[in-house]
Amino acid sequence: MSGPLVVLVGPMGVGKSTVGELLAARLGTTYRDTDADVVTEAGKPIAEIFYDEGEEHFRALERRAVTAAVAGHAGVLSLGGGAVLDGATRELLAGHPVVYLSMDVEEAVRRVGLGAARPLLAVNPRRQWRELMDARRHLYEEVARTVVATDDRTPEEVAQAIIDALELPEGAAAPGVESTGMTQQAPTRIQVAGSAGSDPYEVLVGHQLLGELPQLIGDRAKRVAVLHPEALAETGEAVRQDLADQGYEAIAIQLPNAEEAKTVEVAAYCWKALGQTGFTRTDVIVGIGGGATTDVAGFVAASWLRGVRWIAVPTTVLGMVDAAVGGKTGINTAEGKNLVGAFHPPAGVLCDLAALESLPVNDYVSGMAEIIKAGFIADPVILDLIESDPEAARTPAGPHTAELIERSIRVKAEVVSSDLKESGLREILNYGHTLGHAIEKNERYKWRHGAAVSIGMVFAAELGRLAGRLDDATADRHRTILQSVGLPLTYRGDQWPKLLENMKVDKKSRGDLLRFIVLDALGKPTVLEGPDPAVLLAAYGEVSA
Ligand SMILES: NC(=O)c1ccc[n+]([C@@H]2O[C@H](COP(=O)([O-])OP(=O)(O)OC[C@H]3O[C@@H](n4cnc5c(N)ncnc54)[C@H](O)[C@@H]3O)[C@@H](O)[C@H]2O)c1
Ligand SMILES: O=C(O)C(=O)C[C@@H](O)[C@H](O)[C@H](O)COP(=O)(O)O
Repeated sequence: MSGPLVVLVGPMGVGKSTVGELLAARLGTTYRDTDADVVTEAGKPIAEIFYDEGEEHFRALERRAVTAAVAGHAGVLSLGGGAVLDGATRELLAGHPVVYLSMDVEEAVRRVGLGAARPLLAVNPRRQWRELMDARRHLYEEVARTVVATDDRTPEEVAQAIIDALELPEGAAAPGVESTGMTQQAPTRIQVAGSAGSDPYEVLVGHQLLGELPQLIGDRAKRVAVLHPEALAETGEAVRQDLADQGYEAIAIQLPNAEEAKTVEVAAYCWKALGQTGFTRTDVIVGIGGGATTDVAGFVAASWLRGVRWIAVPTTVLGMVDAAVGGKTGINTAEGKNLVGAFHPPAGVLCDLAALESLPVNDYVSGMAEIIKAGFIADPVILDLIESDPEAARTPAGPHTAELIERSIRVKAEVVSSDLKESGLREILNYGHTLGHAIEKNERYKWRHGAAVSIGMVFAAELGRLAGRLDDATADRHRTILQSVGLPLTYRGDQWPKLLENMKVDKKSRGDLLRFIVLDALGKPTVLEGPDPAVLLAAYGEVSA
């Protein structure tokens, strides 16, 4: 029977592309991947096909790609992890030399890491892996002529095992085809300059970034503490295990989810764990989670031994575009938001976009508030991109997700690069936060940060308008765009006295002087000092429910 020399099937992350390319080079032939064929035909990434047209449509495209490839490709072929779910696709493989590349769950968790393009594995990888394999193992076995285990084997060893199992003839390596290691797109690297005596660092945005951790941790560290929220317990443990496997004395410290982590009690719990582990100044903290987690991780790093290195691995939109970048770390007190903290920049920030796939939609949307903030204060293209399809902007599968995140990070990176300690320019990042933080305190930190900031931005826009600075169209645009992604615009009218009181401890206040960031125009933020109380009240009237 003519057709491919070898067809590789197996679960995501097993290394089909790496092994497939290597094998093709060893056999002197070419490599083809039906996932890539589907993406080319559809003109968009697989995640988007799933989102826009659904799995059934994707499987139909995949079936067509497999039909064409088994008929027209004579080299090494690999299929997507779920291809065998389709009965007709399985039938197409009959009679062909199909190899099932298998791996056990521990290997899968190690390789999959945070779940690069494997969103479901991000939160509870072991359980979800077992469930996935229970549903698929017998299908891989059904189509396969042979099974090759990949556990504890290098890609070269796996390729050799396939050659041996199928008794394949080795040929001259095809020109230009060589082993490339895991196929992956290079991440975007955004530089944050050192300022106020701090070191420069990079924010990486992309997929499969956890491999960068050891390099960032460096050779001098003996111990690493991985701080993660309860929601990412399995991920935290997988990362800890991975670092332990690489020779670090690695501990995981689980924090409560969300704002409950930002307390002095939680910080004290972390200090105790570090003390008991003998954490020294050359050891490193890794914060994996949303903004609440990285705020605490950074604060613990800033305060332990008066400062140890830390790395941020944000797993929420808000964490990526804002909290993990810029070195503001801290915790809340009963008196106000982020009242205790330090400026302590990370040694690096790894934004693995796959982590966003498991984020609940309300947390995703909360992060949109900070993206929209970046749009209003500095980069209006952000607003245009969201307005082009607000519904899509609410999900990680949206067409502009990576661009929105990267643009927002660039805004923040540029500001903090020149003013780490908020002695001037950095205050613009606080747009919408004066009232926003007051609302969060009023709600005893049970509200999502982005929801409070959304109302705070509408308030700031009204303040700008009433102060005669901002034009009507830009002020109105705040409501339209925030509402379009599902963020709130109003708060309880009877709470003004309490909110006013809360705002007095805002970090921008000077003595009795309240200070707000307002806009003179789109992309032109400025400080409004000591506005007339009647103007403040009138602006609040515009956001009162
Ligand atoms: N330091 C700064 O410059 C800065 C900037 C902006 C905001 N912040 C702070 O960030 C915090 C808000 O951050 P946030 O919006 O990321 O919220 P968060 O950290 O509270 O996370 C939201 C929820 O999602 C869970 N979670 C995180 N990643 C997940 C994932 N990938 N999948 C599933 N669940 C996941 C968390 O455990 C939590 O329950 C606030 O405390 C705010 O003050 C700090
Ligand atoms: O990085 C900054 O500076 C900001 O103001 C970003 C804000 O989005 C963020 O919420 C920050 O934590 C607020 O800082 P605070 O000093 O007002 O607590």
